[in-house]
Amino acid sequence: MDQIQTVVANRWPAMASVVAVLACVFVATSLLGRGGDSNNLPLLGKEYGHAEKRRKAFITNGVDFYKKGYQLFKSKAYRLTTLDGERIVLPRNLMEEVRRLPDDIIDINTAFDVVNEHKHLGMGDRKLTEFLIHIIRGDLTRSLVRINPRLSAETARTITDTMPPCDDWTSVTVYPTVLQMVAVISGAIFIGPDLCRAPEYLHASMNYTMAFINAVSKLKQWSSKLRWLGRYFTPEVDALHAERKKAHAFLAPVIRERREAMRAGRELPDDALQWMLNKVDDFGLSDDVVAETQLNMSMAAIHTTTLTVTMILYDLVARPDIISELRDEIKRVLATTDGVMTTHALFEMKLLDSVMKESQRVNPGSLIRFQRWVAKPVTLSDGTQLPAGVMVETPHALAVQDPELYKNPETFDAHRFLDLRNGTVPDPHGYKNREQHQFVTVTKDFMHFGYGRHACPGRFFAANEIKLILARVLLDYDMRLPDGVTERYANLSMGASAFPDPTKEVLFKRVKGDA
Ligand code: HEM
Repeated sequence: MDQIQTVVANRWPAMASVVAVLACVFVATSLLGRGGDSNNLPLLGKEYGHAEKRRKAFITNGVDFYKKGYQLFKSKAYRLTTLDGERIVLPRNLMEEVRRLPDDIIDINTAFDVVNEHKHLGMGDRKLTEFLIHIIRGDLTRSLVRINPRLSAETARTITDTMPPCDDWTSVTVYPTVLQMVAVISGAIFIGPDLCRAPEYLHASMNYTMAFINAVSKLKQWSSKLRWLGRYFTPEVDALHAERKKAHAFLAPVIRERREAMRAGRELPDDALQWMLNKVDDFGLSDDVVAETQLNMSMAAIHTTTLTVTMILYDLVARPDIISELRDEIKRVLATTDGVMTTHALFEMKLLDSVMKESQRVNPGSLIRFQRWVAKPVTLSDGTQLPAGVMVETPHALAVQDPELYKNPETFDAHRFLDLRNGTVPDPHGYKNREQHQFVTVTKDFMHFGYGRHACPGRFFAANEIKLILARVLLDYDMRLPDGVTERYANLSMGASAFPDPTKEVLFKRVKGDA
């Protein structure tokens, strides 16, 4: 445990990246001792002895456990003693059936509550989550065609403002630069084009997630039975509440002003804050919840998108041939839309879409996906019994690197998903609709955005924003690795997660008069 804490302390900036994803995917980390009776399933790591010994073995060899489990039980569920107690690892062939189970059996919200220590942090309003998901699905995603020209202009402006002039080759630390860009561009739609640049907004948007995860991870160092007390001795919890208070103090007058504008019948902005205010009464929620919903939306969106863009840029800069091919595609597509990055234009950038998906395939982030709490016992069609009170999960990263599903999985193949989409190569998945190989599509063979009814609702917005950023950067900048660096920057790994090194630099030079 000490070792882990040291690694966490030393790698804090990198950890911050990971925890952002963890926050989004609701990774359960404190379920020790809460498992039900799942003894009918094979137990991996039996040879290590009793549960505590297996748990310790998992701390040092977690990834190997999953790899062995994948080899031994490719089409059968098995048990694994993780850092946080027993889990049931589900095979790909059961996922279609499990994803159809109702929420009162396979439950994401309870997992979320436990994972994020809501009880001890005084957070976790389910109605708020429901409200947020409604706004994302019902307003944000549906508005993409309408808001895209605005988003595209914001992207161009923000990239120019955030990057140094780059008249000559200039070194840029990628992660923090992309983080700033993503916070501003997303903010333009979340809260409007003026406030998205306000230092208070940007601070909350970029730092609240870290404060949140920092508090949760510190709290989890206490035994689960003592966390109610540990909360009072954990300064990170107070720091989180202070950040939250600051963010609310910034948002409260903004919300009041919007309310006044609504009462006065003035023209209202077309952004997520306004969509929330238009509907919050229907959900029986208060304006204070709107501020909290804004914070939660940033928490789900900003670091996850930043990690994805950073991974893709690291993949691209090490492969200059793909950069020039992508540029050609972007220019060819934009020639048909008078240079405007419409939704249709983004859809037509199919090589870019393929590169984005291939980057997710080779950099799956977390090894596991679809973490759910079994709320009621259920028996699956193959006889697998899932008892109430256990966590289930599936080893997504191993599936996307399985040669039976993805040929030559160790190779970064920029055309992989384009070829699958176009039907120019055989499809080992046998999809009737080859459009399922798009970046935004979730399938049992590709769960980067999760799976089932709780798969990431923000992925359409994220895909749109990632394409806008990459297309603009590729058109406006040449990029290369610093002298002496010949290979892609290695990802950092922590347990079953891998993330881009947030300290790495790439050289950029502005393309002159050719965009
Ligand atoms: C590349 C960026 C992103 C990645 C990789 C990502 C990934 C994920 C994953 C893995 C899940 C869990 C799904 C499951 O377990 O089935 C999730 C859920 C969620 N994501 Fe994202 N996400 C991203 C961007 C966004 C954005 C931009 C938003 C908001 C605008 C968002 C909002 C949410 C919400 C609200 C949930 C919870 C859904 C539910 O409980 O039903 N995400 N995301």
